[in-house]
Amino acid sequence: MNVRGPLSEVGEVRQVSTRYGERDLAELTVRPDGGASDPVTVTLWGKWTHTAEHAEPGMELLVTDAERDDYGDREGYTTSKESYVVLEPDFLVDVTDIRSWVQCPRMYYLNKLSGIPLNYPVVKGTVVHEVFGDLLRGVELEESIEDRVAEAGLELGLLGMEREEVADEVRRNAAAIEGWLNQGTLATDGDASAGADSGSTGAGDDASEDAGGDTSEGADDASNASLSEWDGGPDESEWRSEYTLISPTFGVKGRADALRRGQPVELKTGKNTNREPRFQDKIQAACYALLLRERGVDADTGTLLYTKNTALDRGEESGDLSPAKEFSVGKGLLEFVVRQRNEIAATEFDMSVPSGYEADAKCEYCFEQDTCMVVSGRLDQESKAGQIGTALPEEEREYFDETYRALEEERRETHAEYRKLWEQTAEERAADDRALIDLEPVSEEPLGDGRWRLTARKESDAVSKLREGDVALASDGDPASGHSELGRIQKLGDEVVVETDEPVKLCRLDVYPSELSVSRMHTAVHDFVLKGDPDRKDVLFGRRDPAFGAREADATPFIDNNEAQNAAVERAVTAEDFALVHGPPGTGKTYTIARIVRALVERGDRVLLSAFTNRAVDNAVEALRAQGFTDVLRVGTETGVRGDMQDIRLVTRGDPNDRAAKLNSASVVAATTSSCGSRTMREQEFDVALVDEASQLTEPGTLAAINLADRFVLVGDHEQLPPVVRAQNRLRESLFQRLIEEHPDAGVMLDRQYRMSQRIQAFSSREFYDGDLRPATPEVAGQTLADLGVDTADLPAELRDPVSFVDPDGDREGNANPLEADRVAEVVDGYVAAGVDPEDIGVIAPFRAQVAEIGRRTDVTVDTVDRFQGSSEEVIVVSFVATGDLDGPIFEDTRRVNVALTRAKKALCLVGDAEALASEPFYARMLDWARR
Ligand SMILES: Nc1ncnc2c1ncn2[C@@H]1O[C@H](COP(=O)(O)OP(=O)(O)OP(=O)(O)O)[C@@H](O)[C@H]1O
Repeated sequence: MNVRGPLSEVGEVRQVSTRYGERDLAELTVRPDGGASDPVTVTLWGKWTHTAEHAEPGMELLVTDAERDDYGDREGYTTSKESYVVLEPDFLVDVTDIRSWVQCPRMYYLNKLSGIPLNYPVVKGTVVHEVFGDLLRGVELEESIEDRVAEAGLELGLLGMEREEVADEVRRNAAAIEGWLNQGTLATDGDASAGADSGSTGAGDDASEDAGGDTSEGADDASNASLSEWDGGPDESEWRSEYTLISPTFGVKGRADALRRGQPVELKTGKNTNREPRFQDKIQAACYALLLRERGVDADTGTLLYTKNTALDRGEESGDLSPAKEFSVGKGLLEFVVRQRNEIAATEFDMSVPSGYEADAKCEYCFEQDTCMVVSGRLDQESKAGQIGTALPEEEREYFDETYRALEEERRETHAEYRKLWEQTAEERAADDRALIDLEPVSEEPLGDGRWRLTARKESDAVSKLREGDVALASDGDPASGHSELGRIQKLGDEVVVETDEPVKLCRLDVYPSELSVSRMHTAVHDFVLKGDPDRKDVLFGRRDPAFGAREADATPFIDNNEAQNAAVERAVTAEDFALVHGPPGTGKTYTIARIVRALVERGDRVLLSAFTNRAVDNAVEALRAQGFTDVLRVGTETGVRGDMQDIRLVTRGDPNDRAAKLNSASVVAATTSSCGSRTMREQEFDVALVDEASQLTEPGTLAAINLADRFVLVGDHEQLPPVVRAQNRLRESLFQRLIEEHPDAGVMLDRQYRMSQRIQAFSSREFYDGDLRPATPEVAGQTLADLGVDTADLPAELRDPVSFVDPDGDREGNANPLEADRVAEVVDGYVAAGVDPEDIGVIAPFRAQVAEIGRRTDVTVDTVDRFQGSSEEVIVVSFVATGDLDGPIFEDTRRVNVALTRAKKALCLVGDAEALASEPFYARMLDWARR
């Protein structure tokens, strides 16, 4: 049986005499069932005591296949031969992290803090991996090389590489893969039967000892078996490329390069002339074997394919030049893998910046040596490699530590999202908007390039968070233990289309959580605090005030019909550090941004134009175009960038020099803040970074963009949507908000709005902007539905005022209110019957369930507030859902209500339960205003 629960006590490791000789044991006290049951003693034997040494009270412990071990009056358990001991199983460690940890624990966290920079070995490695996948999918070698090298065009160009030299090198690497595939098995039989070589590290000795004898025997068996069964030529059905695996039991996740007959195969673009695979590579393959075993696949052999081996000349190099090295995966090795994983989980338990320690590694051969020394120097950590630079001042160190913790808390929330894949039933996940279930598979068609196009039919009103262009998990119905594939959603209507590497029956589509954003935030913080410009840090750490230059008094204004906008452009252009533009709804933020960008470029600055969402980036570019400025390069994916902006999109594929020149020479580059954290963008430098929607970005999210520039301008409104984060911590406050509170003088508030009638804007202006927000012109103030040709007399009586309130008498059921939905549909019909174009009406509801409920009753646009941010409609209807009281948040935060109410230009109708709304002062005031 499995024993699992939080640890309340962890005993010391001690030796006892048994009939097998002296053995180590440690006694731990666990409270099963999440701490709800009586404590039990769990005895960990032998090498599992290693995990006991890393365990602490409060950590979660799982012992699989534990045996009852009652003694005295205490209930107890003990590890058995089959047992695994897992610390903090909910913490999902990535396989590549286990690999680097085994190589050197400092490597693990250096990668985590500083990210993987753009360098040739990494890019080449990616290309070779892609070619490998193509070959497995039956693509012809030369075709694949040409295609994949072209695909990496931009990165190669930025590295100064020529297409042909890369193609040649990839070709040499691919020869190893192809030769091996054609041969169908190991280069020479019996290769893997040799015993452990001398190359293993200190840490490795532990495992070689563990895996002991069966390394050689097992591998021998495996290679013989494959030789005798092999009938010549690769059988594609025995292969599959890129396999995503998550293990709920061991707390490990990863993506195997390939499986051959169910056995993991890992590709390494380096050389290895030893007979045995490198130890850390073995660990990686063993991790996948562990994950496969959990899925019931008897993975007992790992294969490492060292593609550089065939490129080496026998004269030059001595040793074993065969590229493929097989080894047997015994229980001892798997246990070792789990113990290493436990070390990582234990280190990360308190979410403090880990210091790591060097394994028995040779620092002078390490690629990370420079980073290692710098990080050690800045964080004042001991390092065998040495330290460079001075330690961070205390406040910076504190900031670094606190942000690290906040990001790790966010990571835990992401892990909780992964867990829902197996903890929630299909129905629960669907109700949570995280999956589309009960899809009816229609077809699986091969695309020319070896990939697959899956099509299914969807019940028309099923909703979810999934959107076209997202990467999602397509599965046969069970994403955790059934067959699932990661793929990109091409179409999401009544017909669902997903493209994947391998075919799968498309019965269910799940949101697939990603840690990418957490990883990029870590790197942004690292780049800012550890590597950032000291002058920038003086300002952001409050050691000096931001400075501004002056413009000549008689200079022509940038904008002549709006003083605040003009002041904002001036502030941005004269800023020596940063400027802030506070733009309430409809105040011409986008218009002002375009003017700022133009003014900066005219002055000779190179500008990064960024925003949280693709939509805002596209809108800003559109505004620039409207002002006659077209010299913009849009960086983003084909699905992310709007159709009419594709002509200025940076195509990353193509000739390296050409691609790099295009990016390097652009005077305005427009990209989301998330792409600013990409390998290629991290290499770019700008004079000014202008970030829109800055109030929706976490501080590290903003840093990703502003790290790339000498100065920055943030545009946002902290009275609208806050940053989207799962954890309740400092990430919820944007850098925009912090700076506008610390340095109000660095900001300008745009106070004239071009959107809403006077009557509609009144509440928002009073509640959120101290009454300072006003209509920009009398026309804006006095607009009504009559301007659209609607005769107010044709409207139902309750909708005649530009702001109206309707109480439908429904009941909240979960996150929906069907009766209220009926009433919302009637209200919409009322406007339409009076002559309002349905295209001009938008409905906003707080929950997706209510959005779906209303969507079934009307054809106009219905969505949540978040989806409406940045847009507006002539008529807005808001559904509040809640009845009786306001227990359980509706719009969570009054700032969301601000966004909802300020989407309307000429008419606004609030639909909700008056009694519930009146129970809270804010909503009560809203009600008074609406019912006036
Ligand atoms: N100075 C100006 N003179 C004339 N029209 C303007 C001016 N500034 C903004 N506008 C107009 O006002 C409208 C709203 O401007 P814009 O789209 O820039 O607003 P925004 O603040 O970005 O809106 P949101 O709240 O959605 O972010 C646009 O039609 C724009 O052309």
